Parts: sequence; C-alpha cells; structure tokens
Amino acid sequence: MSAAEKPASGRARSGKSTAKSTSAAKSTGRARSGVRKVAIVGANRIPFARSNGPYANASNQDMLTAALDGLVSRFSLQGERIGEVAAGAVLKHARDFNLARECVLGSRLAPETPASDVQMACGTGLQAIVNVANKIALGQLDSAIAGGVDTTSDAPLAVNDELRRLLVRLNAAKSFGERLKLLAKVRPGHIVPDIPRNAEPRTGLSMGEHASITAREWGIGREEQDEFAATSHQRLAAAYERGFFDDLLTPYLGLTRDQNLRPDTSAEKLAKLKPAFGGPEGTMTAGNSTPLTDGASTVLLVTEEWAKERRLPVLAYLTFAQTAAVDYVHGDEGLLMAPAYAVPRMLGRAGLSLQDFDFYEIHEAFASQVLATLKAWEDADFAKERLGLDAPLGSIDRAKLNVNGSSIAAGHPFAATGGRIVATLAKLLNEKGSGRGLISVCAAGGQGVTAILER
Ligand SMILES: CC(=O)SCCNC(=O)CCNC(=O)[C@H](O)C(C)(C)COP(=O)(O)OP(=O)(O)OC[C@H]1O[C@@H](n2cnc3c(N)ncnc32)[C@H](O)[C@@H]1OP(=O)(O)O
Repeated sequence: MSAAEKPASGRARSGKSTAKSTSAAKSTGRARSGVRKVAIVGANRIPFARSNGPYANASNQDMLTAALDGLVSRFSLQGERIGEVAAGAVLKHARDFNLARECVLGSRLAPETPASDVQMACGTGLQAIVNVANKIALGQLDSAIAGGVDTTSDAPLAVNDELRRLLVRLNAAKSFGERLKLLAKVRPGHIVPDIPRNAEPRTGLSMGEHASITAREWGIGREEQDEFAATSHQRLAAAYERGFFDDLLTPYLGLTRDQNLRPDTSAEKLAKLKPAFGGPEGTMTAGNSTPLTDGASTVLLVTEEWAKERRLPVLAYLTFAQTAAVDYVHGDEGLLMAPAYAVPRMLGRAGLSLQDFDFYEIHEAFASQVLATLKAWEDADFAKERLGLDAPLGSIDRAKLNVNGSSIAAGHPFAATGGRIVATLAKLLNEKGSGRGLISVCAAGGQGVTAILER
C-alpha cells in the first residue's frame, strides 16, 4: 500500500508518493498466480427514487457526490488519496465530460484522487467495478472506488443538429454583422429539442419493446412474470425489515429507502395492470418492468493488505468477470440476452457449473428478461446451437435468486445498479460466512457484464 493512500489527518495536499510507499509496494502480498486478490470491504448508495420524484432537482453530480461522501464517512476516507475512482452515467450532460472526476473534486476525498468515466449502458456500474478490480489484481492500484449514477429526471436535452451547428458558428463569429446573418437563419423548427429516448439507436425500439419480442420467442407468460415481480418486492421489503441495508445506504433528500418498493405487491394485484410493451396482447406491464429511476451507488475495492492495515473486514472477493455482446441488429438474438452467453464463458474459465453458487444476482430489467435467460440456460438447443455446448447449463435453485429483491422493486438508475448488486451480494456472502455468488447484468446495445464474488 502506498503511504499516500493511508488515512490522513487533514486533506493530503501533495499527492506525492514517498520512499516508504515504494518499498511497501514491493512487499505487497501476491497470490501464487501473480494476481492479487481483490477485496470488497464495503459500499454506499443513496436510496433509489422514482423518476421526477424527490430527486427531480438533483443532478448526476449531486447524487454521485452524495454516494461518494457517504462512503467517505463510513470508512473514514476524509482527505485520503484513493488509488482511482471509476464511475459513469448512461445519460450524461456535456458539462459532465469526466463526471467521476468532478464528483471526486466535490467530495471529501483528496483532490489528488484520479478518476475516470466508464460507459457500458446498464452494465456501467459493474464494468467500472471490474475495471478497477483488474488494476488491483495486477498491482496497479491498492484501493479504488467504483460507482455509477443516473437520472431520467435531469436527462440531457440537445438542440437539433442544425441549430447546434448554427450556435457553434455564432460563437466563433468575428463581427456583429456575421452574428446577425447567422441569427437570421434560426427557424421555429430549430427550437424542437432532441429528447433522449430509452430506445436502441439502431432499431428505434425501446428496451421494453425488445424484451417483449424475446418474451414471446421464449414463451414467457404473464403469470410467471407477475409472480416473479411480486417476489422481488416481498424480498426487498423483508430485507429492509431485517435492517440489511442499514450499513449500505445513506438517506438522501428525505428518502430512507427505495421509493419504488411496494411491500403489498402481489401477483393478483399485478395481474390487473394493462400491458406497457408488446401491444394489447403484451405480457409486460409497469409492475413487472423496472421503473424509470434516479440514484447513485459506490463500492470500495482494495487489496487484502489495505483492508488489514485499517482493520476493515473483507466482505467478499471479486474473482471472475466476463463481458459478452450479441448481434441483435443483423442476427436474431434478443437485445438483453448477452448474459446468457457471458455466464457460460465465465463458468468455463472458472471451472464451475451454474449450480455451484449459493446466490444468484440477476439484474431485473424486466421479469421476462430474467425468465428468458434462465430458460435459455435450461434449453438443449440453445446450448448446442448458440453456446456450442454438449449439454445445457441447467436450472438453478430459484430460492437462491435475488434473495433480497432486485431492480423491479428497488428501481434501476441505469449505471447505479451494478454497485447496488455487488454491495448486496458481498454482504450476503459475508453474512453466510463462506460461499459463492454469481452476478449477471444485461445492458442496452446487446451487451452483458457478469462476475463472480466469493468468500
Ligand atoms: C438493460 C436494462 O436494464 S433495460 C431496462 C431499462 N429501463 C427501462 O426500459 C424502463 C422501463 N420502464 C418504463 O419505461 C416505465 O416504467 C413504464 C412504461 C413501464 C411504466 O411507466 P408508467 O406508466 O409511468 O408507470 P406507473 O408508475 O405510472 O405505473 C403504471 C400503473 O401501474 C401501477 N403499478 C406499478 N407497479 C405496481 C405494483 N408493484 N403494484 C401495484 N400496482 C403497480 C401504478 O400504480 C400505476 O397505476 P395507475 O395507472 O392506476 O396509477
């Protein structure tokens, strides 16, 4: 561990490494393979809010800084130079060109903490975690914070292309006359803003519309989706009830728990909702889909030595990760099915089977997408034709899946979901004392990010 990364009584101003840090770096413990273990010691997030709700006037910077500062308080990181912060947002204003760095500068971390943005749609949060984990494993960092944030309340609106070009030229105009000439070209139609849609640029279809096609293809029925969604609410409510989130969450703008959570949700009540995607015969509703959400999350990842020196218990280790992408544009694979490919590839590297896990954390973009992924893993033709395997991965014990609820109940502020899931699983493994958990996150753009945590 570098001395400059040790807790400082005040803010660390110099950011310089010392001779001590060089010798300490040489002696850091390495696993036999030459790869260091990546420890998760804790996390912090703000409660997730429904879009245009209590966080309507909060920006990505406000929320991510609040999540970061909550982590700083929890682990006494005031004034500390952390090795690196990696974070991102799916919907980002141009002024936030390096959002992570702006949030570091706005937080109580040492301003000498480097930071960079990551973007992998809904996989952003988990990808940021994997990026810094890899640097820790390779000996490039001893401590890191990964995070994510998103707001659909404060989505960036763009002016249309023609007006934007005019305004850029106006800004560069050298004379008043030139400016007047350019201004005279503005037409009423230019005022119409370019509003970001929750849709795939290459197909024009929303995530929900894409998922509804996959649901039809895999024969995922309304009843099983509603049951799945109700379970998510019931389990999240039970987790809050037993205080599970007490050390994972900092209250923010009047919220002390995820606002979308409805403990009284039942499959019977959800059955009454009208379809939101897939036309009048569609099976996907507001109840069995994630809502549009605002929120932020952060996770602290370190070496075992860093944790030991501060007497911080390790919750779990991040041991494997894998990304995959599918061709939903020219091919016939579902937009959100990439984790169905990433997971078997990761299991192959890890020498594990799908059944070798105590917990499964599968991001619930939609109940139908989780159920289609599970069905794909059980399907012999999918195994043979798509995965090139002799046998299907098989089924999992559903009692081990999203045991504390997931995105349908908690909400899904796109880039913040990875941090919420890693925090939840690390704590579950810590409570159990030993075991292994699998994480799977689907993302827009036909991509998926998966990881394994162990303890
Ligand atoms: C990789 C990925 O993660 S892709 C996923 C990315 N995320 C998305 O695509 C977001 C998808 N979700 C959405 O677009 C929106 O939330 C929608 C379109 C599904 C629904 O939007 P809205 O219609 O505004 O939802 P709203 O909250 O008003 O709910 C609609 C109705 O369902 C009801 N409802 C919702 N959840 C529940 C519940 N758990 N129990 C009972 N009723 C419920 C609401 O009360 C409301 O009823 P009302 O019309 O009588 O007031």
